Amino acid sequence: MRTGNILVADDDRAIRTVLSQALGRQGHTVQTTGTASTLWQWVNDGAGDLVITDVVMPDENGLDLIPRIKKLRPNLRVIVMSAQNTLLTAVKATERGAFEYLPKPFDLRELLSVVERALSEPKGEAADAELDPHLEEERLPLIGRSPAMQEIYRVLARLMGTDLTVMVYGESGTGKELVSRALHDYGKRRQGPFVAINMAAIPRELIESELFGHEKGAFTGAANRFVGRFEQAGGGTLFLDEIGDMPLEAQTRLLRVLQEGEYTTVGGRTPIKADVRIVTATHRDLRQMVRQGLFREDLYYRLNVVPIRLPPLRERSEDIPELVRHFFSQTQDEGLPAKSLEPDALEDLKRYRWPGNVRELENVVRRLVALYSQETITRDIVRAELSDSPAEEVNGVANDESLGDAVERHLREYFQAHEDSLPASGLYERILHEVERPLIELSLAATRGNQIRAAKLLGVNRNTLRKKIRDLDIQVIRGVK
Ligand SMILES: Nc1ncnc2c1ncn2[C@@H]1O[C@H](COP(=O)(O)OP(=O)(O)OP(=O)(O)O)[C@@H](O)[C@H]1O
Repeated sequence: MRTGNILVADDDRAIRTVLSQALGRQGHTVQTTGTASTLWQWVNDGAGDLVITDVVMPDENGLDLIPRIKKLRPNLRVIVMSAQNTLLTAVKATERGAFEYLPKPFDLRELLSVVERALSEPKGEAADAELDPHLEEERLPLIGRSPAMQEIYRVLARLMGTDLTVMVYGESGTGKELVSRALHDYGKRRQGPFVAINMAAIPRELIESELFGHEKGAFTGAANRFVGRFEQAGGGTLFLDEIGDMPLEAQTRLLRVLQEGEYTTVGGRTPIKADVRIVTATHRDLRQMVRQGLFREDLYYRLNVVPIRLPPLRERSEDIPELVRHFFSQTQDEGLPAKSLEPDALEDLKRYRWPGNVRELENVVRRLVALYSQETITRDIVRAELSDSPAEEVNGVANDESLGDAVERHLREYFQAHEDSLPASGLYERILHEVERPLIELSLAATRGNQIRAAKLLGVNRNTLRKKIRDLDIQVIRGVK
């Protein structure tokens, strides 16, 4: 392990102490300060092999210091820690040339491993930080500072300078399109177009011509040449929404385009170079679709280069107050009256399950603004509105569906997808495994990973359970519910 002299700037004395002790134990020498000016002085004097800095300090913002540090000492790496956990802070830190960005509170082990990387990874040519002057004034595109959202901001910031293919997962209404747009808007193709196409909304037989375009007369009804979405998105980002709904034939064609980097229009002969960054989104479990033969495995790996999972709103209910404020201020900008919520009304919103996620919350807020004249919305009003929300539906499937119905529905889709042919043999075992896996995983989760209790719950012998866990390659996480 490489050790070095580390400069730490944070106005919080407790953080300075913790870092000083932890880094000291690893053999580093540590200089700490509570101000940006002292940090700058040290850097100026040539001290330090690495900088760890906070963002908000009494005299100057740590982010503003980074370009100056980079200019003076391009090889001095800077790690930014911040309690201002927004997408903008993460993007700005990365854009200004920070080596890594860590939202506070941070995990000490993670910080130590970042320090280790910062000191040992070879230093390439330090790229000039390319500043986007619009970044300052812009409104935040993504709201929420829960740990889950902060992790997403961190990933987004890291992806900013790349053209990597990204797949965004998440239930309906969790913000998949918004995240895909942010990837484009803050990415290096931001000057190019962002073109979105929803696979579920286009008739199967038109998907290929919609994606790749068609020549005049290519098929009945093709009266003119049509420019496909790949061409429209040239130099920019192509967002393929609901990728799980793409028919198998179109999947094969898309895979070929991704492999070869070029495509032809329907009815055309001349290959056209594909110049798009692909971002896809789905609310389906694509891995399961691959296992079921409904999605091509090779395409899945091509598209799933960087997966981003957006958590459902019920797993980040701490974001709800900020989201509500955001939607209130949006409606106000549209000329509607200002509103606020009583604290216990907000508590009810935080406890609700939000099967339709942020979209459903946005709709509820809009209804509250439009339908009620009082400025302060009470708990009774919120309760009445929530009870009017449509029966709980997740991903369009009614919750009263029985297990048997669900299995039948999946099997019907499965057989239909194979049209005139039959699925591969061994269907009985495959289907039973599909059911066994969630049954065992959820039983283990319910017993916090205790295999004796899980075996009892399931009514099977302990050795049988152990064998199943091994055969199905299930990860047992103890103590997590
Ligand atoms: N973090 C967020 N901050 C602010 N608004 C959000 C956030 N997440 C989602 N929204 C809003 O919620 C609505 C739904 O978001 P979006 O369309 O991106 O979801 P989606 O996951 O793509 O949904 P679907 O799968 O149904 O297409 C949009 O109006 C979007 O602006």
